[in-house]
Amino acid sequence: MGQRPQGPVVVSAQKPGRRPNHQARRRTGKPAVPEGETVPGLAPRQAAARLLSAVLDAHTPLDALTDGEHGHPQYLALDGRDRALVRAILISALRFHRTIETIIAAQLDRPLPANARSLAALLHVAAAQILFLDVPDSAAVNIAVAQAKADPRSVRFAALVNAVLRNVSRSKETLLPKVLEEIRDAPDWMIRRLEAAYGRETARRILDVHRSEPPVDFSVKSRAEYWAERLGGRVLPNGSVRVENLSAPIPELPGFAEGEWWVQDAAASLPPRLLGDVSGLDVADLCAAPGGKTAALALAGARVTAVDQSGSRLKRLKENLARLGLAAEVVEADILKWLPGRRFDAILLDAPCSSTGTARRHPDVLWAKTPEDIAKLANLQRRLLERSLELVKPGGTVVFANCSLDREEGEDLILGLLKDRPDVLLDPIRPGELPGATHFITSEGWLRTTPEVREDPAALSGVDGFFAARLRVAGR
Ligand SMILES: C[S@@+](CC[C@H](N)C(=O)[O-])C[C@H]1O[C@@H](n2cnc3c(N)ncnc32)[C@H](O)[C@@H]1O
Repeated sequence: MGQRPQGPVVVSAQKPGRRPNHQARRRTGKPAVPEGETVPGLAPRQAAARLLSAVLDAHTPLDALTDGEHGHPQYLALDGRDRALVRAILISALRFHRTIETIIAAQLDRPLPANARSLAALLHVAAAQILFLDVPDSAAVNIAVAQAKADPRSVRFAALVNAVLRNVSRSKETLLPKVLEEIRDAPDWMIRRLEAAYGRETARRILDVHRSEPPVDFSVKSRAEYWAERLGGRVLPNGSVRVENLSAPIPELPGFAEGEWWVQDAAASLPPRLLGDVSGLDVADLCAAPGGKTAALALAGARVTAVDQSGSRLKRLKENLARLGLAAEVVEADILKWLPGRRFDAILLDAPCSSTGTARRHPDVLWAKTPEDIAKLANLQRRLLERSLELVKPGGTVVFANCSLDREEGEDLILGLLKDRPDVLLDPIRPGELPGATHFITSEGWLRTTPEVREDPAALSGVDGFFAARLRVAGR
């Protein structure tokens, strides 16, 4: 995987919309393309603009909006091909949000009115297609004009939409490379925090990687070399298999139906290993769904109790375990209220977080999260961690992990806990304990992974951002 921006995403080209019907507009004074009228390719663009606003303005996660069962009605009304197009548009629109915003702004004499949110979303969706997707520019422009005309809030801007997008198309070869070089695709507050945590250069490399399409990593039950060959990938230093370009959708790949592997970023495979040899141990996997870490613990021979408060996510956990032929006791409960009536030999707490470490896959997290969200999540993580420390047996280990790149949810949270709770001890992770991940173990003895690409083939690289620390309660 390179650090260059993602190349054009290939999606099936949509037919251009009808030419704008200016006659009709003049005669009736109504939009030339009334809402509901069919223009080929219009419905997915309308859905994409609506969902983009929901992410940016209502801070709704993209996965929730595009959930096949509970997603946004405008998305659910589309067929599979159009849904794929909407997702492709939104991934690019969010991954390159700042870049696109900057390029659109460069075509305008003055900023759009602050309340013209649907117009802004419409332009953004069209520019994402022009700049980053394999949709003919003329089709993207024509459909956007039709979209403006079909929306009473944007109809008076139809000519502007046309002019701006034609200029965006023209600027592709000149302005785009310059903006990609100068602009970081993240909100200012997040850039500042990444720079404070990792330094300017590393923060920049992290943000550059966020612009690229991530590979898919697999945790395999056994025979990593064999599965690497079958899946068209390679074995990573930690034993995961990495595939850069999938040959088929996940459920159609060899080994899926047989339960030989599960999809899990290589960094996410590390926290369960910090519990050491768990064979025969009574291990609680807290915040377990959809079960990637439960599977690793069960495969390593632990008697796992998997707890999560989300019934729908636990359904996926159960399906995953059944496919893999692995077993765990599954409990639907809020961990803060859960009373299991016993203590565990070891606990893994993979706490809910801002997920900024997964921004390559989920670029919406960069724009849907705020500093206030991070503070709230850190507060929840602290409470979940304190509860986990109550649920472990004397001398037992608690591994705290999450997929955030933010110190407030990782390093600072652990430092704060150790300061306030002298009875809690850090059990430092030793260099060499995790094959291929020694460079991710800090001098403090915790695990901090970041997504930059490294040249050293023996070093795990291009992984999600993760934090993990191993703790014990003293005197218990
Ligand atoms: C990062 S995800 C867990 C991923 C999972 N460990 C894996 O490897 O597949 C966080 C999970 O925490 C759960 N969660 C959040 N707050 C919780 C609470 N108070 N009690 C139980 N589960 C909670 C969410 O439902 C979500 O499934």
